Amino acid sequence: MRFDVITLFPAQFAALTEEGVVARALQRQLAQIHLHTPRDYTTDVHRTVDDRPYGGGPGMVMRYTPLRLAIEAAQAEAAAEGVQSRVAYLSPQGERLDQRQIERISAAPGWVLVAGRYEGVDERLIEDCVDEEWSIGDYVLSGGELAAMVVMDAAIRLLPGVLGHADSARQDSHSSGLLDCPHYTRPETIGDRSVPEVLLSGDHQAIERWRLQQALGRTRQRRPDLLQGRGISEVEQRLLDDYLLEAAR
Ligand SMILES: NC(=O)c1ccc(NCc2ccccc2N2CCOCC2)nc1
Repeated sequence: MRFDVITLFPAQFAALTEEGVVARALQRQLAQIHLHTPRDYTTDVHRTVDDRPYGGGPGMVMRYTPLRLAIEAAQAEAAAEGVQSRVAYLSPQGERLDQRQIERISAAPGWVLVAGRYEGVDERLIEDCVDEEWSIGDYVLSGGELAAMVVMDAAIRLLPGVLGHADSARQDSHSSGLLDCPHYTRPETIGDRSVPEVLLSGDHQAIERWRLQQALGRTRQRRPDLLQGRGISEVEQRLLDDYLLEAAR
């Protein structure tokens, strides 16, 4: 899969491209990230990418033409590799993303991500060039770059071969529609707390059962809304009832 990012701050993306799971995926060519700055698509001597807002008010707005030219150049590069990339704009006004949306994004061949700065972009750019508008959450960032990196990290890690362990459908948080279970590692005892016995038992069926029970219980207690959307089987309901009885003790 291929990401092309339109950004005024390409150096920020070192956070993804220099180290970690995504950097290794890029090195292994399991994904690609290409960066394009609108500044390269200006024609004036000052390389102007922003201007004052019509109607007055604080701040600046990103100009239409450099963004459009950068988007079209990115799409042409992707098309030259046979990838038809749709355009997404990261903004507080966008559709809220969740793991389902990330799975859909990850399944596409490529995306052009537009990272806004200043007060945002000229609305006509959104009308003419943007296919989807996404938000990573109901809060305001100083630029779209971090939001773009969040989306790329979440999507790239789902690609086959990226995450080490074999079971790519690993029950990590939100992929099973549940919150994650607790995790433990050495030392076995820290102060007066030891690791739950079942995890030391070697009984893999009991361990798997315990982990599901913990995931169900924690989801019920912290994010009951997730259980609404997911539904729950009879076996799971029994596990959950036991968990809640224990928690109430
Ligand atoms: N929730 C998100 O996904 C998210 C995404 C981007 C973002 N900021 C970049 C931005 C992009 C578009 C429009 C305005 C802005 N902003 C520019 C700076 O001023 C505030 C408005 N913030 C939060």
